[in-house]
Amino acid sequence: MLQPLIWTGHSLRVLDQRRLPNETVWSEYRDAAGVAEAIRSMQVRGAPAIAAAAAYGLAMEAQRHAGARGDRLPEVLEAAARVLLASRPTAVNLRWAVERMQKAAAACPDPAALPQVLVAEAERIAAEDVAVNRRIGDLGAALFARPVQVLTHCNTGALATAGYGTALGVVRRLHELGRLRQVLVDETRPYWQGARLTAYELAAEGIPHILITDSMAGHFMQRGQVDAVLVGADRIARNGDVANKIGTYTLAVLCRHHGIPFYVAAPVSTFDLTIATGEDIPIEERDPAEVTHVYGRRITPEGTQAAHPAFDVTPHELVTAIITERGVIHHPQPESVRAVLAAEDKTRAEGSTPA
Ligand SMILES: CSC[C@@H](O)[C@@H](O)C(=O)COP(=O)(O)O
Repeated sequence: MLQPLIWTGHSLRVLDQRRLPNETVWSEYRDAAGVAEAIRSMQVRGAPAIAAAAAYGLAMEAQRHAGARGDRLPEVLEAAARVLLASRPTAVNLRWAVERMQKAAAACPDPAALPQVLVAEAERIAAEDVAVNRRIGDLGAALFARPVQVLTHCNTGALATAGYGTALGVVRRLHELGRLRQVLVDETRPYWQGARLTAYELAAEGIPHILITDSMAGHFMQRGQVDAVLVGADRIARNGDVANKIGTYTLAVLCRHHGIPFYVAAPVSTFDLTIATGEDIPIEERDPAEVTHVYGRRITPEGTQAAHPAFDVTPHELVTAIITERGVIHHPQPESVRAVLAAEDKTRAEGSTPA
């Protein structure tokens, strides 16, 4: 299975996803500022992968300042957390991981033990993510009784997580169970996560797939060639509104028109219980040059202005179900979201071990 991150014990190796699929290039980082830059520049992307990277970023800060006076460390970690949190605004998993690391730091009574404690916590965050994704894969695959053709958007696979994937984890599991006919892969303009990354992962796993442009989705739905849409999420509000890669909302509307189930696969760490609805989710605005240029080459007339919101919000009314590691939230709304999030975490209870 592909891996976006490798922890060496004192540095973080990041697979540069901007170069895939044509080149396999690893960058190595030894501090939080470097990791923040890797996140900002999208060498590493995908909500859970960003979270794991940020956790290692904080662990490295503790290692780097291991000799510093004990009372200086909280200040150093606070500054590093701020830099990491500013790297990308929409994926709430980033904040979740930073807060979890801060909690681990605060609970550590001995400053000398802090580097070790934070490295262990970062490793736990990464390992748990793989276990969580496997559980989401099992629960998601159980929703399908017969072989299906599904459509997916962006990249939600091993590359977007610490391993295995969320929506693509469900796809992977369906394939293992012999319940997958084919995946229609949206190319996912303008950053091409589908064309470059999802197609790459599926090819590596021998999972049957066909690439389509984002604008073809409605056509294939109309022809009865899409049994379900499976996507991931970057932030989910208390009422079940889902922020995900730009183009997701369009798919949900198309699904409603065609009576096709629209599933979101996401870990509990993607829920932001501090916000009531999707209206409050910050939407990242990226450089318009990512729209006007492809591989650094302009495809528009000079001076053409472009918009680039990187995410959109799908209202919960359009979501058939959200698949989490704690259970499936059918027809999400505030009560059902609360109930599933309050459920026991079986990934931990069953002692699942990461692969
Ligand atoms: C398991 S990944 C879920 C989401 O993070 C994914 O669907 C997505 O929108 C990624 O966006 P990206 O801009 O590539 O980081």
